[in-house]
Amino acid sequence: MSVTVETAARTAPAAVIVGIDGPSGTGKSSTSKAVAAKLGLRYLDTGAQYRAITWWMLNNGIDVRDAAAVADAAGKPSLVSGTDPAAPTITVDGQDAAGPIRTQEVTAAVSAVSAVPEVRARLTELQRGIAADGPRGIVVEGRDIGTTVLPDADVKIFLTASAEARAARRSGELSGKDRADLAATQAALVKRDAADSGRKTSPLAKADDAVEVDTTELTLNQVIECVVTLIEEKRTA
Ligand SMILES: Nc1ncnc2c1ncn2[C@@H]1O[C@H](COP(=O)(O)OP(=O)(O)OP(=O)(O)O)[C@@H](O)[C@H]1O
Ligand SMILES: Nc1ccn([C@@H]2O[C@H](COP(=O)(O)O)[C@@H](O)[C@H]2O)c(=O)n1
Repeated sequence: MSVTVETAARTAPAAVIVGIDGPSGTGKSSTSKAVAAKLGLRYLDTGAQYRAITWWMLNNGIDVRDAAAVADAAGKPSLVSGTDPAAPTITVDGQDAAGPIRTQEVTAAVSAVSAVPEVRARLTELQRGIAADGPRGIVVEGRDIGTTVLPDADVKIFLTASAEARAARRSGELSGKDRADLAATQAALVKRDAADSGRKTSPLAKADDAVEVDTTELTLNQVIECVVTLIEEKRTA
């Protein structure tokens, strides 16, 4: 019996930790979910957590431009992320926040909230706990996963794409009046990236040991295959 247990322990694939970073609209969420589902890994959307804490601040009358007020409130909301790639979830104080965190109001405010060190410290600790809590490994996507949250990740990917391609992808998700407003979509993306790259604490950045994948000319399936191959290579190395 003990021989069987030892054999199983030796042959079980080690949990793999994957960090996927990049600017807005490069395909992090779509790629990360699909890769996690294909490889039987968990999935964590850290952007959803920053959006969720921003939503809570807005709902509770906190001025998101007042960094001291945001810092004081950073520990108050209870955030829970579900990590099934087929159905990721996010709740704030027990309330489903998946829909409300995607509004324009939250998108416009999130960079100010995510620049506050106390917010980042809280969410980084939460993210590390989730990544460590499970046998199967995980794909974690965000802006600072490779540099700060999981610097020892087994595989680090940094997705990029031209601003034009990213705006076109985002506009494809919209309809009616919004769809026509490609230039405004692009300007908003570029503005958010500049704020995320320019903050002092764990800015959006490529880790030195991350593999950069320019997705401008790639289909989503090509990007998914590319990332799966990089992970499989690492697993068999
Ligand atoms: N390689 C690709 N080719 C065409 N469309 C793509 C590609 N990758 C992603 N998309 C589409 O672009 C849109 C944005 O993708 P996604 O939400 O995955 O990006 P993201 O990097 O997670 O963005 P954000 O950081 O703003 O959350 C989605 O509609 C997605 O289907
Ligand atoms: N690791 C991360 C992830 C996200 N952010 C901030 O959240 C915003 C929303 O992220 P999306 O991926 O949902 O677009 C993003 O613009 C950042 O301000 C972060 O700081 N760190």
